[in-house]
Amino acid sequence: MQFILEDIAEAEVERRRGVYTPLTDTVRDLVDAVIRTEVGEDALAVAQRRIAEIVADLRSEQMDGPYGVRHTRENTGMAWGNAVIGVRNALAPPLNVEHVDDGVRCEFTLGAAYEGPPGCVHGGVCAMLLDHLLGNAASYESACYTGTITIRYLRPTRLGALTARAWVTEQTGRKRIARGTISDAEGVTCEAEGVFIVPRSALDAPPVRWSAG
Ligand SMILES: CCCCCCCCCCCCCCCC(=O)SCCNC(=O)CCNC(=O)[C@H](O)C(C)(C)COP(=O)(O)OP(=O)(O)OC[C@H]1O[C@@H](n2cnc3c(N)ncnc32)[C@H](O)[C@@H]1OP(=O)(O)O
Repeated sequence: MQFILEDIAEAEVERRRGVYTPLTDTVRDLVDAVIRTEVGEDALAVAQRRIAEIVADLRSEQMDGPYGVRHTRENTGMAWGNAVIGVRNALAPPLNVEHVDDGVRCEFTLGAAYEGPPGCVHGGVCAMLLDHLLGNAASYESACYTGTITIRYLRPTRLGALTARAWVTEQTGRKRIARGTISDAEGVTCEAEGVFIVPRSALDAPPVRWSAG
């Protein structure tokens, strides 16, 4: 399990981000369109064939495994396959994590692809987003791994515009305790507390800025 040095300039990171972001956004839109389409079965069959052709084009040149977790020499994080923030991952909402005085926060919108209970966000999705955000708040020196996380669902989280935040409450050695919440317009819907640990192997690693995907 290793982080990968992508030896490119910051301008090249931004150029590539500009190339992949619209592609990923369109695939995200495709996922939503497939869930909600009401076109006839003939149109569905045509769509399936056209999408399969695009998949074959993209598969004509592929990397061997997953994208991996990369960083530049300037320590800009490129977790572009990440399930929560990945620039190249249409399954990621994505969260654009912002660093604030007491931790991290983000505003995001969850649509039909994240449904669990009718009209509401799947509990596992809330847990995934909170896990990432608490981990991000705890990763102010080196990337932390989740040891234990507990989620308390206070009331259903409706699909739509949401805000989440996370902050560290305690640090002892390599261990950090972080807390966080997801809120809608009426207030907090679920809250989390977790233990995040800097693995021994990461102690000498330089700090990486992970907020940008
Ligand atoms: C990282 C990916 C980057 C991705 C790029 C995007 C980056 C964006 C920012 C980052 C955001 C990340 C957010 C998502 C993070 C994941 O999703 S990580 C994936 C899920 N987690 C895992 O796979 C972790 C698997 N477990 C492990 O690798 C190891 O067990 C751990 C957690 C590193 C701990 O191993 P260790 O360093 O050998 O721990 P050890 O020395 O035994 O114990 C150290 C301390 O931690 C405590 N501890 C150990 N294990 C646990 C536990 N499970 N629960 C509670 N406490 C524990 C011990 O009791 C001890 O406490 P003290 O005695 O010092 O008080």
